[in-house]
Amino acid sequence: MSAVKLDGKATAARIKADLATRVAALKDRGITPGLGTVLVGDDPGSQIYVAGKHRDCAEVGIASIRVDLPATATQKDVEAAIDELNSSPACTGYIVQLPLPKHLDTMALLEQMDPAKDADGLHPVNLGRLVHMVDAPLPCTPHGIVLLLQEYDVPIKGADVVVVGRGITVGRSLGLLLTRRSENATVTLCHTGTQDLAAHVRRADIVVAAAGVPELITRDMVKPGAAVLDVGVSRINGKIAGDVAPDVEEVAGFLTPNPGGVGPMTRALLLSNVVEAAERA
Ligand SMILES: Nc1nc2c(c(=O)[nH]1)N[C@@H](CN(C=O)c1ccc(C(=O)N[C@@H](CCC(=O)O)C(=O)O)cc1)CN2
Repeated sequence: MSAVKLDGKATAARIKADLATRVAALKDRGITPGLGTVLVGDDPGSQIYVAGKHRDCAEVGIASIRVDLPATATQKDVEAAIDELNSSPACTGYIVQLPLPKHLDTMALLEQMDPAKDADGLHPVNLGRLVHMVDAPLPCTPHGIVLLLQEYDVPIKGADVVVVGRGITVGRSLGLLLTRRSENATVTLCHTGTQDLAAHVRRADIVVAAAGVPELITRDMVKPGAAVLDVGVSRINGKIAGDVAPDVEEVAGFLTPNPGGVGPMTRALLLSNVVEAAERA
């Protein structure tokens, strides 16, 4: 058996084409959506992702505001950048690229953002709205995962989903998203304290691997026919190493390539949040 490829790159391209039309309509009304990014330090992965986000903006006609701060930036320096974006009329939505250097208080900085400009859906008010299952900008990777599954008609309602990793950008938020009434999946959130990971993964209809541990999910752990989404982005000698072993392809029903799977969807859904914020405003 060979898994159907969950092509994030192609799906993201379709989403971006639709967004370009919506951006053009906004511009006809005199509104130019603008995405701001705050990047602190020189983590190579974060540099690549932020550069990609601005390339995407140019592609669909969204204006870009880029704030790059050195790794030595203080809490006050980052707060000043956030204040500036909160009050800038050119910035309709923005993100603080994560992870931040360890000396910074991430939660305090996220809380300082204007929730109406939170393009990542990670402000506590917006995550709180997700908990309450009311309308809010959705975290980009989880939203991208749901849309990718829907694009390929992978059944979500009633599915047993195992998410490996409890980080806020993926695992924890994805659990909230998939257990809304509209998705109605049953979600098990596994993490470093999980006793028998293989036993959980083995009974899953959908596996989302977001632990950042190369080849954590092996062929023998996957139920034949399951959908497997690889969010892992470890870098070994500059090359991406996913959380899913390559031979999982032989047993899974659906599998994301990595790169080219969840990453491009994350970026497309970020643009979507920016456009939606501009349309709301
Ligand atoms: N503020 C945020 N920080 C982080 C988020 C996030 O959603 N908001 N998620 C991740 C990283 N991330 C977005 O910022 C991200 C990861 C991967 C990709 C991507 O397009 N990957 C490409 C490969 C690119 C490469 O060569 O490395 C792919 O998968 O095809 C985009 C965004 C953590 N931080």
